[in-house]
Amino acid sequence: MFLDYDGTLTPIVKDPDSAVMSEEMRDAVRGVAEHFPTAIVSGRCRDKVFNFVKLAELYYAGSHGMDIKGPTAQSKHTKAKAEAVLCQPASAFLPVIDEVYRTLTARTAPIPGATVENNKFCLSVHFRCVQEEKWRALEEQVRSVLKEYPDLRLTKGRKVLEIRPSIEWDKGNALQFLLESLGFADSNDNVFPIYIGDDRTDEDAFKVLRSMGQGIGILVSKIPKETAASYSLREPSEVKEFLRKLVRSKQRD
Ligand SMILES: O=P(O)(O)OC[C@H]1O[C@H](O[C@H]2O[C@H](CO)[C@@H](O)[C@H](O)[C@H]2O)[C@H](O)[C@@H](O)[C@@H]1O
Repeated sequence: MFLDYDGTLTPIVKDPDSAVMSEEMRDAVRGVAEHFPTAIVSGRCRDKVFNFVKLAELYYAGSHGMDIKGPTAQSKHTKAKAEAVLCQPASAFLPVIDEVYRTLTARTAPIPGATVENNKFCLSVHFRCVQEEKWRALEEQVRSVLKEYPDLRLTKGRKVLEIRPSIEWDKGNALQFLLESLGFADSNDNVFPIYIGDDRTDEDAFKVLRSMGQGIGILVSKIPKETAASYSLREPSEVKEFLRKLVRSKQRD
């Protein structure tokens, strides 16, 4: 089971630091992880998303999948305690990401409501609290900074500009990496990966599942959208219900 965090396990809120996961959702994720290997795949840095989820038996892929770590507590899905970092394909970018974080923080400071979040291997420039008339000016500021950094690219999420290394690595690669690390890449008959996410960056993972012809992507959205996912749920509360139902069906097996 692969789960995105913001907009999937928690409702979208104005302040990124307040996107706390409910105890009921934590129970639902814990329940799923008892039956299936489970990973959180987030744009946030890994430590931050772990501090929200607080379940040591899960895999965590932070920074849009560029920082992957195995469970710190033994679960029945891991043979040994796997505390080591498994994959950090963008580690060479750490100094440049820090430098751009400082520059963007200074350059966006005059725009009320704009904030820059350091997600270790990538950055998020938030404009949810910026007046709509200023969105363009903010994006121009960000693009003018990035002109000096051709090795970084800009993508867009939910009222957020995401800056990340121009390497060929996204949530889809993270999904493939985890399936391979868990020894599930070649077991077509018994493995059914499910990826649940709400944002454009999750589309990379939905596409991977489609190209594998295995498993399903589930888009979390209240409105119909063009997507590579096969199914949809409207909001995090429906995700929670889906996870609970999955556990109940497994218990009946
Ligand atoms: O991959 P995700 O786990 O979905 O992370 C994507 C971004 O999510 C967060 O921003 C979004 O949620 C915030 C809290 O609800 C909201 O204020 C913001 O407008 C959304 O874009 C997170 O803060 C970003 O760093 C993540 O990249």
